Amino acid sequence: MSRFQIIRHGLLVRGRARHFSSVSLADIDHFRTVLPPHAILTTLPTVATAPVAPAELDQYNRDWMGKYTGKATTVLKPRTTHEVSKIVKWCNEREIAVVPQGGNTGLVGGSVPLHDELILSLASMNNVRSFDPVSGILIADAGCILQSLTDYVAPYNHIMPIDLGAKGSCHIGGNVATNAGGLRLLRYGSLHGSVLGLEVVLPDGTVLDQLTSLRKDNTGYDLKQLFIGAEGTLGVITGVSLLTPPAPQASNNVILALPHFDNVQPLYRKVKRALSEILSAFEFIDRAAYDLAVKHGQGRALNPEDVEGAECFVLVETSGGRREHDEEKLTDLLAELLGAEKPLINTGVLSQSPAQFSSLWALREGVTEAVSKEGKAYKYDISIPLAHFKTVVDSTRKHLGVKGLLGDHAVKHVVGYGHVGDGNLHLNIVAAAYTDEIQDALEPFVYELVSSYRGSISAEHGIGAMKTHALHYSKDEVSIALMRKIKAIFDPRGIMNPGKVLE
Ligand SMILES: O=C(O)CC[C@@H](O)C(=O)O
Ligand SMILES: [Zn+2]
Repeated sequence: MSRFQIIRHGLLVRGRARHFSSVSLADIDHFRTVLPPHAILTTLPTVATAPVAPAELDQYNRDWMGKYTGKATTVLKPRTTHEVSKIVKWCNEREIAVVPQGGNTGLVGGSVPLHDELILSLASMNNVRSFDPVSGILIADAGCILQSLTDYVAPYNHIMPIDLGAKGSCHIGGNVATNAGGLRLLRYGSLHGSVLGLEVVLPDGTVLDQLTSLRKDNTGYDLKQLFIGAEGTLGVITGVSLLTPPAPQASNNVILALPHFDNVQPLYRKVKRALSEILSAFEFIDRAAYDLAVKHGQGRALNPEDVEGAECFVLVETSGGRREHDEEKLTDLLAELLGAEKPLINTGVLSQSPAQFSSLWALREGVTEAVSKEGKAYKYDISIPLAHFKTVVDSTRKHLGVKGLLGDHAVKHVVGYGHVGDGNLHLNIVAAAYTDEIQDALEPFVYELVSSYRGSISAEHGIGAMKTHALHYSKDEVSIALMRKIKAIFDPRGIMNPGKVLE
């Protein structure tokens, strides 16, 4: 087996360590016995189905950021677990590599092929299988869009335990496969806790049916946990059972402008103490990220005089059971913050209506969108102690300056935002283009910095294709060796999403 490296889109990407079979006309003939013609998109010239133009596969081959592009000739869209099983079994026998794909909204190149792997889109598996309004347990196909599940449970007064900027397109199966974190983690915890059961098609086509809806099940190894965050490298998640929490009766939010980053920590302590059980989010946006969000029309900008001199912003959300009680707590907190002898904040803007509530959230949720409108983003999603958030952003900016890479034609902005409550910083370097020069300046610089704080190189976005070579910054040799053994047990032929998570 040879290991080689390839250059794609100006970025060095480690290539697969073995050769897989390409999808052939005979394979397409076989898939036609499993799927109806419209569920097979192929650029191969088949007799029975007119080939699609290569451009029609772009949305499947290219990731959301336009950073990773594969060369898949074929996309299959099964509607049932049985169909997934038949397809995967065939691919395993033929040694065709398979990339399971949900909404393709990932940020680490995990959901697109690196070469000509077959893309297995779960988009047509989008039915809710059951919902129990008493327990709040939802069982859904993996291809259900997060927003549609949110809408589905809303009339029952439930919410999804996860919320992301990409909710309008991401799939619940992809959320689980990548162990997506998002904006509600502070309150509802990670998917390792909310997911009660999974249905997974293993690489040999076997269906692992663990789609239970038990809160408690202490019967040995909890196998489903292995697939949560495996990024499709161990099998294809086809069904998800998860616990949805009751909808809060009242939600409020406030955006606070802070004169100094150093105030974030004491503010967080104060907010936690004052709001206690109703605090549901504490999100951070630095000044550069805020300015980009405003520039690209994300949410409602605060009054310019109110944000003068603000170094960063914090968005606080409360979710509780009684509106008057929650509002009283929040307004008391604001009065205390603004009335303090040495105020931690310059100003606070409290939402007064559902529209304002959404608009304040848009300032935070819209940063990713704003960054993508501004240029090409190098994204680092790191866990480090909150005290070092600013140092990491500042050191990266300084380092790029020393390398002579700051300026409109190279790196335009270095911004930081994220989930303070979870110790998760999103460091985005926004450039005019993806270039090897910028890439080389950033790596291993950022990973070494993170490692110096004993942080994680991926807090919530996963490893994908982007960070396989950097896994050792966050996992020791023993852990990586065990991960390889687990991969070999589930997927001895290595067909499942090769080149992702593990090199
Ligand atoms: O785009 C990013 O880097 C972060 C995306 C997402 O995790 C967020 O928290 O907004
Ligand atoms: Zn995030």
